[in-house]
Amino acid sequence: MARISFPKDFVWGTATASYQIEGAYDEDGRGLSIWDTFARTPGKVVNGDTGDVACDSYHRYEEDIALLKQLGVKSYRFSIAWPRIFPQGTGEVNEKGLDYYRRVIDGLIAAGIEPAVTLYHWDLPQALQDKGGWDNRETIDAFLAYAEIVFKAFGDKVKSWITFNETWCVSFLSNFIGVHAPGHTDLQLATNVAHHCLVAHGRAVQLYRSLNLPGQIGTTHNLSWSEPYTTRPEDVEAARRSRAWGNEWFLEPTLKGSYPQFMVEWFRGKGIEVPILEGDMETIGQPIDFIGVNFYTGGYTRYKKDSGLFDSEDVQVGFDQTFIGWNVYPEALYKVLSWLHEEYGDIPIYITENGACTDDHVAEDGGVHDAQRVDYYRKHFIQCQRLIDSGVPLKGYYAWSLLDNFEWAEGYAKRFGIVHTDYETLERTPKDSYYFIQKVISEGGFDV
Ligand SMILES: OC[C@H]1NNC[C@@H](O)[C@@H]1O
Repeated sequence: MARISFPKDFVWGTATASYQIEGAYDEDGRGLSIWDTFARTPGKVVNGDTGDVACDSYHRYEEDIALLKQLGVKSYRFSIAWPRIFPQGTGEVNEKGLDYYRRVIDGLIAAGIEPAVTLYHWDLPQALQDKGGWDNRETIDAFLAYAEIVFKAFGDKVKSWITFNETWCVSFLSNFIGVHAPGHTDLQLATNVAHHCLVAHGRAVQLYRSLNLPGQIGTTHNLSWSEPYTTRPEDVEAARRSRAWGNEWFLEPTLKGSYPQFMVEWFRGKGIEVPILEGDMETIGQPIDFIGVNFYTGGYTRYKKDSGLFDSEDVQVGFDQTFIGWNVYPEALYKVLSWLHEEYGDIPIYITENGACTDDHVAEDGGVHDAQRVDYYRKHFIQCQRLIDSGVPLKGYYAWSLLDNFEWAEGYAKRFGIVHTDYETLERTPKDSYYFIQKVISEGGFDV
């Protein structure tokens, strides 16, 4: 029997996001976000679901904190909704919005749980989108004004800040592939959005440093792992391009202050240019205290002429898949974080999201027996220990998600929570995966 064990100071947590759990979309002065608009657009979200109510965490946050305390986590990652702070994106601050997050932060600290705050987890104020959104460089200044208000309001109590969640999703998934808000399908626009979000990240880091606050700041990118299906050079290169779109395109500017040249050339060949202004790359490459990595899946990619953006296609080989159709490939977590460490050095890494979508329901005995999710976590925890043992500076792990919640274009049809949410009664029911993680945390590991 082998033992998987974690350092005593390893930070265990869970993660959520404002639009996905809060509800109260029009309460206490909250302004509309692009997701309120997008979810109301027919055909964009499964079953026409919206975040109007979600998990009602705006009113039930104390229940959530009690679940976190019982779980035994050291930290809770959640996001602040910009439209609660600036309903119109800029201008007058909504004090009731600040009051809500003050209640959440104070409640977490009283429960002995460190708040880790994401500034931007996709709910851009609609009023800013009406002026071009992230394609408009002026949105960067609006973001800085928002960041300054929340840094000053909570910077003495919140010691971990994440500027953006998954800039690839904010830019390419939402403005080129188009399945997330605001739903554009324009590659140059998406490239502009990606760049402006990266500049906004760097400016927020500079602002945070200037305020001399007692905490750490980083950002979170969603990394995946596309491996070449064969050793043929064309497959190797196709997989490299596919991987780089999500990985190097964001990590290299953030951690080295430059875009990966081979990808700049590839996009230039398609008539796409990055709207870099003087000083942008130095701003983006501001030193940060940690890098957050969201990881879910990986797979194989091969060359296919004139297919997609990168003359590539994914190859569906014999992976088990979760209910959302993503491969279960735990070793890819080891591979991608080992690569990140080799490529970018000893920057501390937090897995800021990892988890599985399974088709859950409350059983006759009142429990939720999500065996596939328990198995997913078990296998990914084993990779976390491999990483730590191999010298990768993996400092913590946040399970996505605490609660079943609004899964964007999939609405409530897809569940990632370790706690089941009944969307009629809003009752929370811990799943078997919750009790598995609770045990791992309390015992510092598990036997395999
Ligand atoms: O798809 C699962 C999660 N992925 N990362 C961003 C989160 O908001 C999603 O719910």
